[in-house]
Amino acid sequence: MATQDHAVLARDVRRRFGAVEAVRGLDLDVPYGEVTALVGPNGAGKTTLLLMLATLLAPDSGELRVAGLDPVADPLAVRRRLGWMPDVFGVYDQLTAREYLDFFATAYRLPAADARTRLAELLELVRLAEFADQPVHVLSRGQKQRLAVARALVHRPSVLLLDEPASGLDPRSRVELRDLLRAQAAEGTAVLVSSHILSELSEVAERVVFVNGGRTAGQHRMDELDHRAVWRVRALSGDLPAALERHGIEHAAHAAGVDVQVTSEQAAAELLARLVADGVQVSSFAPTGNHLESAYLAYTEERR
Ligand SMILES: Nc1ncnc2c1ncn2[C@@H]1O[C@H](COP(=O)(O)OP(=O)(O)OP(=O)(O)O)[C@@H](O)[C@H]1O
Repeated sequence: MATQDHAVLARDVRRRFGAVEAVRGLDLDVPYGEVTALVGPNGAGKTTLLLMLATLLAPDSGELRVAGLDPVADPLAVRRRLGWMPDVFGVYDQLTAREYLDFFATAYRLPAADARTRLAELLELVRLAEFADQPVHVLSRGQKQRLAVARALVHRPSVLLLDEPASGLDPRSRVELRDLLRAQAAEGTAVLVSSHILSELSEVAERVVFVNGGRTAGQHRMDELDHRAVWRVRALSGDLPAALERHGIEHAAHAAGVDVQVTSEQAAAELLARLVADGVQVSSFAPTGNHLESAYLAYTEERR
């Protein structure tokens, strides 16, 4: 059942384009006050899903709710509660940054006095105050992306959808975007963000939804993914495999070290203490890559 508790809810949603079944039975739950990452390979159906949530594309079947409302039956009410940042950012190049935001404030029917303060607040928030009266075409890609975020926030939406917002951003701009999204979530907004930049997502998102072949492959809290972590151990002395063997720890040795599966950071810390107590000269002990990346690869394995 759809409830107000779910900022976004999808149940068995389907959408085809001619012969292509872009979305074929997708489920999704997005709570308020958190950042949820939508992750999947190219063509998985992420943009199609986001377009349906943003009221821009109708599903063939299934149930969708945004802020408790049906985007098909009640698109205008959904749009009032929804901030949308598409992957392709069309700007009206001749407008200044302030005029651009003002255009959207008017479209969302913000009263003039409120719009003035809101625009100043947003330009400050996305660090574009000094560019407020510059035409949009002089802005860099990162600045345009930030303007797009400001545009999505003009009407103080309770649900924010962003399609690949970090693409083309330099590392500093990505960190700023991450902080901005976290701040929105901290204020109670539901943030759903699709991205391929997994290392960024694992720092910004509390939850992850894996999509593959138009279906939901898994929905997890990020801290649950830690349980799947593989840690790599390197030791100066040669008794590491024997020590792991003694403690009944499954392991795989290769040139870069010995990989062990641990269930939590706590378990990793305990294993390290035992190895050191056993006299193993551990020179490095760390999770391999990114746990989101490992989970992503596992969920999308069937495609390879
Ligand atoms: N308007 C359309 N007409 C025909 N096919 C489409 C259309 N939109 C999407 N598709 C197809 O639907 C599938 C899902 O596409 P979608 O853009 O939703 O994937 P995605 O997960 O967002 O991919 P990416 O990460 O590459 O952006 C793809 O096979 C795509 O070619």
